[in-house]
Amino acid sequence: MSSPGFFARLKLINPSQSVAKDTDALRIGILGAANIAPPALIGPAKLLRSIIVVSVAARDQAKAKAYADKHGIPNTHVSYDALIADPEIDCIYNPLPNGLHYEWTRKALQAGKHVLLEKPAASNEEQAKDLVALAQSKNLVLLEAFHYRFHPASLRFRELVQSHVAEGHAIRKITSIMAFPAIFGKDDIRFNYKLAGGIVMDAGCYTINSIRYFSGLEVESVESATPKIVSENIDGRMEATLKLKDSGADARLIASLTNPWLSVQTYKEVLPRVTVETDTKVFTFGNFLIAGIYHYITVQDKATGRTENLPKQYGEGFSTYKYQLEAFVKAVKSGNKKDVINSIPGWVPGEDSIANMKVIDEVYTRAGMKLRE
Ligand SMILES: NC(=O)C1=CN([C@@H]2O[C@H](COP(=O)(O)OP(=O)(O)OC[C@H]3O[C@@H](n4cnc5c(N)ncnc54)[C@H](OP(=O)(O)O)[C@@H]3O)[C@@H](O)[C@H]2O)C=CC1
Ligand SMILES: O=C1OC[C@@H](O)[C@H](O)[C@H]1O
Repeated sequence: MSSPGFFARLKLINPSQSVAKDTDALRIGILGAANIAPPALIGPAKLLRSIIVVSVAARDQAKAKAYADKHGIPNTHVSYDALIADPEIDCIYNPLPNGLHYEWTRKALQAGKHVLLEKPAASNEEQAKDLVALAQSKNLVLLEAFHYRFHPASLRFRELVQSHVAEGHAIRKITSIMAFPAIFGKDDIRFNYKLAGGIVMDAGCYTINSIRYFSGLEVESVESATPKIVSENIDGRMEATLKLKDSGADARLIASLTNPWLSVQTYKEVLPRVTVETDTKVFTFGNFLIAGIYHYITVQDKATGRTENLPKQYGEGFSTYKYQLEAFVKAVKSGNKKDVINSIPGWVPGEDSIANMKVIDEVYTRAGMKLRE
């Protein structure tokens, strides 16, 4: 079966029509009229029979109503607390600013709701540990939304790298780049320390996660961290080098939301990508972040210099977010069963969220910056 073309794939991010819903479909509510919710949840939910977006709460109810009307959400709640307290709601999607992830996810878990939580999981490692422990103690699903991991192209890339490693080729170097120009204004949540902003929290959390996910290795130490400070305690760009455990492998990350427009640097860095180098090969995954729209995977043979461009893996043309939502629904429907969850390719276990936050904290510490609170 051939995959849908580029424009069909774009349309699948947020289709205009919804499929019919199962009578036992999960009922999910959104905290905040966030910009990310249409591509990350509302659109994908239209493609699945097993989940309905039933409500949104915003700090201003008129805003919630306008958002609900625009996106075909049947209900609104007067506050985040009211949404969480609603016994008709099974799951909460938390796309609030980073600094509110901990507080509201904690409240949702306390109220017995499963949570799909935007990245990064919390403001720091300590908070992530607390959330993971709480979810475990209540037998609830808590998924940090590293959507890129669930796409068939990501799974293929990981499998390529890992099977090469299993043949005895150790990873020497892995680089992850997610560096954009100033697409958000300086008042954006991403540049607000009180809301746990900063580039390592934003694009940086993906670079760290992708280094750990594709290499299958944990971080031993942060060797260097060079920030571009844009305001007090806020990094607009970060370059860091890491040492990976049990391998001696080096890792490098570049994260930015402040690259100059129209510069060579911007051109070189604008497509998020991961490169993994072993003794014999160099594997590259271009646009790993939103592979459903466009991506490439190449394998270079270091001895001959020959580069093979592998077939693209668009599957049925769905977005990374749709595969993520399917995984979340499966986990919740299983009753948070460990054997089911462990069998979901790309799943982000609680320990993974904690480990990622730990590296974020360590990058900030190495850069001489304050941890987020
Ligand atoms: N997975 C992905 O691909 C992406 C994930 N994200 C993550 O999603 C989260 C939200 O990002 P994004 O949708 O771009 O953000 P937005 O600014 O669009 O939305 C954040 C929401 O937070 C609410 N909010 C509550 N308190 C505050 C406050 N003090 N200041 C500002 N907003 C507040 C607002 O809700 P209200 O309507 O109640 O006013 C607002 O709608 C972040 O954690 C980010 O990292 C972002 C982009 C992509
Ligand atoms: O996917 C993303 O791309 C842009 C970022 O600023 C955003 O927060 C991130 O999640």
